[in-house]
Amino acid sequence: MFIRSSNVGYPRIGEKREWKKALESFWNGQINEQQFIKTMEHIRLDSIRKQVEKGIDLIPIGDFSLYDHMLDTAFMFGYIPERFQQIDNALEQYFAMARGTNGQHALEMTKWFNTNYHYIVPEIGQTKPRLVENRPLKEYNLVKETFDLETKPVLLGPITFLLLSKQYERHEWRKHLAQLVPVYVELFKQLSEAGVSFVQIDEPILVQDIDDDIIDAFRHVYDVFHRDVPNINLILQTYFDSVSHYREIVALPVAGIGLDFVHDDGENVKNINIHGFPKDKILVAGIVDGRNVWKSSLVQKAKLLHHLANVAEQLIIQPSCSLLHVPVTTKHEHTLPTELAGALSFADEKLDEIRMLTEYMNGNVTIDQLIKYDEQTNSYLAKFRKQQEQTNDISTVPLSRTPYNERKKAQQAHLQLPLLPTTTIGSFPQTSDVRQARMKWKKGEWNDKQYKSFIKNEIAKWIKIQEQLQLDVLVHGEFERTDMVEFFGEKLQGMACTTNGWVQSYGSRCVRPPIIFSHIAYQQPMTVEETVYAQSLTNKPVKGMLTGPVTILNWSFVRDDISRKHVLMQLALAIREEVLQLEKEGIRIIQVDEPALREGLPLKKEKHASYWKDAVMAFRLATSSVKEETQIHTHMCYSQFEHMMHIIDELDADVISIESSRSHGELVSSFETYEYQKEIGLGVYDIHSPRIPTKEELSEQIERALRVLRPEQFWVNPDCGLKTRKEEETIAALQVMVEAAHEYRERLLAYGGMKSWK
Ligand SMILES: Nc1nc2c(c(=O)[nH]1)N[C@@H](CNc1ccc(C(=O)N[C@@H](CCC(=O)N[C@@H](CCC(=O)N[C@@H](CCC(=O)O)C(=O)O)C(=O)O)C(=O)O)cc1)CN2
Ligand code: MET
Ligand SMILES: [Zn+2]
Repeated sequence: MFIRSSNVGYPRIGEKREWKKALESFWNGQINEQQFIKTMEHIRLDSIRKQVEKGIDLIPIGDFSLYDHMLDTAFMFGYIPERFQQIDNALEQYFAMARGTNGQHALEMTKWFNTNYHYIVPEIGQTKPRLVENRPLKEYNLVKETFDLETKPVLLGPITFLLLSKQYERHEWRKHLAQLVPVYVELFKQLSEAGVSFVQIDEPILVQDIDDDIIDAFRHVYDVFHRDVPNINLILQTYFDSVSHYREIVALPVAGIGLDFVHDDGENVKNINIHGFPKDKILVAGIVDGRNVWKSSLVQKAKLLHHLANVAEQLIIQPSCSLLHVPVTTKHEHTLPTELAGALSFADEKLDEIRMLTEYMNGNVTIDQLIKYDEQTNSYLAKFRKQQEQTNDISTVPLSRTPYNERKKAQQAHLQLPLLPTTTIGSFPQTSDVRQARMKWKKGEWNDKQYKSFIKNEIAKWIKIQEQLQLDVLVHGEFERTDMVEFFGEKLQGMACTTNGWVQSYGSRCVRPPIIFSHIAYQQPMTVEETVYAQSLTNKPVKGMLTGPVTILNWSFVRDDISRKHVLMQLALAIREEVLQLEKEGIRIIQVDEPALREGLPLKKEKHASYWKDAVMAFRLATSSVKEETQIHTHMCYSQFEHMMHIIDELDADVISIESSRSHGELVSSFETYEYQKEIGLGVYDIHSPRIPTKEELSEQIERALRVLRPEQFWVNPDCGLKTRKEEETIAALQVMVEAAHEYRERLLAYGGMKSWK
């Protein structure tokens, strides 16, 4: 059997984030549309060229995007919400949907499965879909002309697309699907006529717990595709876990089935062993981890491949998912310890692994070569394994606090906050001044003292601004942090940070997830100096600002040979140390952010309970050792929180702020059925859009929340941190927010006073 190599998707951002720079220059008006399109084409073709050079047989196209692939799909099929329809220029319209404009709010953004990638949630409405533009075809032709190369168009499948979209009645989803299927058929026909042979159609929804109706829809849709475009070889692609209905899925009339053999807990292989794999289909095997950065053990992978080659008649080897979730290349990492760098494999190096495994299976590479490849990684990982496996004794660390009602009184006596207190989520604008200052310091042009004094000036400036705005609980602004996770990664022992390991998070925004390589240990105070300095400038309370253990874990690359729970508890203990340091230095409100709490939830329900148990325990471990008068806050964003009120409750934070404005009333309505007792701020405006909200809108948001929450438990705050906004936008928006809160506060007081509620 001849075995081929393939890729599922390649990072969009370019080796040095050229993509991000082009987008932002275009948005800022520094380059025009033509220059922008040219630059983007260049980045795309460069990625294709690289994959050609790496010897990948099936190179994906259409995986590239100017913002996000869900948005692309919606756009391509004409799902343009009414409020954007009068925009003539297509590109302008596209970005308006993604980012909003002064008059139009953006589409919602949420997490892509259990990753830190965010997609734009299409609004289906009453739109009848049509093929506005065959993007994959255009791309296919361009690449064919440029490189004389056959490629594999990648599309999001109609079922996943619809199920992840919103603004339609769920019971009518089959009607919308029926409208969409012929549009896909038309698209496939055009591809087929142009000479396309393989098409990858992503249906990751198949790894979730789906019901019979969805399975039935799969049967129907793929029958139609098979009937109407028999010449196209469809690869039905799944990733992030095992498929839930293995037998039904491998029976679908497609050419190949793409399975994830890395994040499936062994279930996909188990199913193959029990039920076999159809002789007439290609097994498209996701072998190399597309979501983590460690070199593969090629010997182990080879064993698995031999097994799969025995079961299937045809085999393709590829990463477990799109390489969108890992950095581009290790080539530009010069500051990591050599040994660690030698154990890492980013997108480009993963493709080399794919190639090597394929060559091995085809008899062109020997097992000795694989053994040699593995030696270095193994010796490195083994060295730290012992250290990381050390356990900390947590039996004496408190996991609960004084009962809520008691500590609430102590906190109120101490803090004396007004009704509907106003606050922000932590970060203030990371302006180019701030980033340049940090760059100068990192390059050694500035010494520590210069950099520190710059940061202190920023803090002082923003304490003043917050006082002028009359916010009630202030923050220091997080100017010293590149990123809320990376910052702690730099300070904690056992974690390493890259210089160029960027991964797209949403739109043009990227993160460099730190790498947890060894035992996590607290070394010294990380946030005390800045927080205490900020507090020294004001009589209002300043919130200490930390990132929680679950979020640090989920937003880092973690070793895959040590239990995640083990690492989580090490992180929790380290954050606990910092909480106690802040408290000792007189900080009375401490926020421990957990925006990634929901994101890390496994895709399969059977794994939920144990995830929640560990996550709650870690948060409580980190936050339960404080005195009763110390107020613990937490913050969450970018996820669907509707069904997790009980978990939020169990965290036992005194105050939680949750993002809610983009999803409008959906979160609020969960309080109709769940009686939440503690304090809560439902974000009153979207911080992703440059647009300044009006007072009326904000009052409406407050009013809506107060229909289900008691006034004395409600806080007024934005959706999330303000680091991506401009200074003037931030101040203008906060001013409106505070005014709206004050007006509401007065109305409530005039109405009967707080007494009746207390
Ligand atoms: N890890 C993580 N995940 C998260 C979030 C988060 O905050 N962190 N928030 C949610 C949404 N995601 C976000 C992800 C990234 C950014 C973001 O602002 N990223 C920045 C990069 C931040 C950063 O680390 N910057 C560095 C590097 C700066 C840099 O690019 N320097 C320039 C020079 C400076 C300049 O002129 O800008 C250069 O090297 O060329 C710094 O501050 O020091 C970006 O893409 O622009 C925001 C939200 C969910 N997931
Ligand atoms: C993604 S959650 C962000 C929380 C953090 N404290 C900030 O304000 O940026
Ligand atoms: Zn947030």
